[in-house]
Amino acid sequence: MRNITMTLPSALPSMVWGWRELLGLCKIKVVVVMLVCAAVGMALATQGLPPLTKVIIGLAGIGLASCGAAAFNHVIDRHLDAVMTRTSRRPVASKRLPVTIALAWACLLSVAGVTLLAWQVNVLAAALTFASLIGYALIYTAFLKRATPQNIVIGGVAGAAPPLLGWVAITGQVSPEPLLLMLIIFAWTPPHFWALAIHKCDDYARAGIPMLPVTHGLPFTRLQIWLYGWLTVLTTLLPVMIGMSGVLYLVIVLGLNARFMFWNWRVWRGHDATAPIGAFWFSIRYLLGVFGALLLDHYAAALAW
Ligand code: HEM
Ligand SMILES: CC(C)=CCC/C(C)=C/CC/C(C)=C/COP(=O)(O)OP(=O)(O)O
Repeated sequence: MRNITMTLPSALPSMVWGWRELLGLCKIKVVVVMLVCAAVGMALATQGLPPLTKVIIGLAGIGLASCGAAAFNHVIDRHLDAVMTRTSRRPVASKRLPVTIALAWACLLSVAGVTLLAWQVNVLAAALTFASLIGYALIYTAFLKRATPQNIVIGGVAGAAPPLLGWVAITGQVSPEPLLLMLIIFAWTPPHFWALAIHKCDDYARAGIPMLPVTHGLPFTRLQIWLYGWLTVLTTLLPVMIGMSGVLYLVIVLGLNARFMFWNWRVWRGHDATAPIGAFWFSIRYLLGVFGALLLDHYAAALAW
């Protein structure tokens, strides 16, 4: 007993430190935004409020699996991450955390997430979440990222899945509406990522990763951001066109789209070296804004009834 009271306080800092390293593998901020998109998918799947237990367990399952996918990415990319300034301080890349522990953590999170969904939500939601996990952790990270500048376009399918996963968690089936929400994130991914890739182009070149600005140059990448930006704007209008969202959503997204395209235009013009990183950070607020507007419009319409 005396031993425990003496050793526990001294062991506490290293236990907290260990948890911080494990949480550092989870890309928590990215996963939180993904969960917001999944929650909007859940809300839009029903007229009223979706069942709270399904929402909580569904988000827990999708969140755990996404964190697991992110942890696999840290393990598989550790050598590339070590070369890039943005990522060199990551737990596995900097060798603060052993690969075996990170791998065990990635497996634990992934199995827990997918099992929870299969057991408490439904098998289709679990299967689609598992497919997204494989899509990001294996297909994107291990193959596409090293193979082609279209890596993030193809890999973007996995990142875009959360609204579909949320919808399926509630309804148990795939429908056109969540596929359309997925399309918004799919079109948004290139402007989101290539803006950062321009800002960190030297990093990617040093690591030998064939990101678009490295393989095709900055002017071509800036043009692609501008074009995919317009594609994103078009996809955000689709919910109104099919009658899923109304005027409130339209007004909000028109404002968001104007600002989004202003940033993309600044990137496309190429006169301002700070435009790409500004556009990257705005892209995140933009996506949250679009999904927030979908939610607001959905419940405003329900209240009006
Ligand atoms: C294949 C698709 C995607 C690629 C290649 C990509 C790439 C990136 C990269 C490289 C970063 C910087 C991360 C860092 O410095 O730690 C980042 C940040 C971020 N991404 Fe993405 N992303 C993708 C999809 C998504 C999706 C689908 C979402 C949300 C729905 C998202 C939300 C975010 C957020 C919130 C951040 C900021 C994280 C922070 O503040 O640390 N991304 N993304
Ligand atoms: C189940 C499910 C929905 C899975 C998706 C999981 C997930 C966390 C996707 C994140 C997308 C992302 C941040 C990609 C960047 O990877 P990168 O390797 O290009 O970026 P990095 O250099 O910052 O690691």
